[in-house]
Amino acid sequence: MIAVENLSFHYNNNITIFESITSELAPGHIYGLLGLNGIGKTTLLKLLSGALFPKTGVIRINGIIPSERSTPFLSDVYFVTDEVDLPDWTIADICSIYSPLYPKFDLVYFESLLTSFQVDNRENIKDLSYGQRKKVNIAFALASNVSLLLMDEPTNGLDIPAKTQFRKIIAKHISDDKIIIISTHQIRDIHHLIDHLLILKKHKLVLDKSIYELGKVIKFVRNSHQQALYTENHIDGDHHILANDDQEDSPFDIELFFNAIHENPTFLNQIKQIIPQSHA
Ligand SMILES: Nc1ncnc2c1ncn2[C@@H]1O[C@H](COP(=O)(O)OP(=O)(O)OP(=O)(O)O)[C@@H](O)[C@H]1O
Repeated sequence: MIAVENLSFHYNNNITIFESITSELAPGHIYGLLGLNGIGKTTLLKLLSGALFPKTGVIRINGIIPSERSTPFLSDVYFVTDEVDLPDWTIADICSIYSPLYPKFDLVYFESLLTSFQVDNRENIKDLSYGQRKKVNIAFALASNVSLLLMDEPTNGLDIPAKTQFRKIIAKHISDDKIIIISTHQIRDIHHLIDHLLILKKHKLVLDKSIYELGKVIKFVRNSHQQALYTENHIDGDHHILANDDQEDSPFDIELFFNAIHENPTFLNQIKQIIPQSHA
């Protein structure tokens, strides 16, 4: 369980990044962390990983404060950053040196993930492309079997088959004892994986809701004449978000939903009214 209470943060230049963010994240879920460029997604992942310290407020992960950087915490969290900064060793050497830091590391799983990504563990990191290094880092992160997996733009640089593999692997990887948080702009790469949305806007967590809860109150339809909460014109017709008065199932369009929050200033308030108990 992650508990974030009244988290505020700024870098040394004193420009506010977060203002009093509060949330609870439960195991067994894949969280999609979304927001415009520069809003603070990487910063939030760094705060959760213990690499940055809150200015005010507190973060607790399974009762432990990340910024104290205790061994039990650091051995149970892995942050896949967008830049892959691995030493120029063979993959096998990296694995033998770093895997002891993670008590639940599974070597057989690591090797099977490398095989799925078509990377040979005899390769030296310096001979790999950005995308191949990213695959090594993702495979290592998953094989570490940590309770908290933080991923910043994980599909950046992956080729098309690797993106498909990534989706399959993450869907199998999530379990009741793990939390996965994925920050991305490439929402179409992972939208079927995400079951809970965290959306940052103007220093706040403006939306913190499961896709299931949202799907109960809104639906996504094409070319409707009903009153829409939000509409976009596309080459294949109008894409609408409507109130889901008849409890109809529709595939949740995260991209349209995200655009609605940014383009329509009243959209979030309307959602709040439909979900009265919402933190949205
Ligand atoms: N070390 C730093 N010192 C000062 N400001 C920083 C530092 N790192 C990031 N920032 C600023 O903090 C803000 C949030 O940055 P962050 O990288 O967390 O955003 P992001 O949402 O991940 O962006 P993007 O989607 O572009 O990757 C930005 O305005 C950025 O310029």
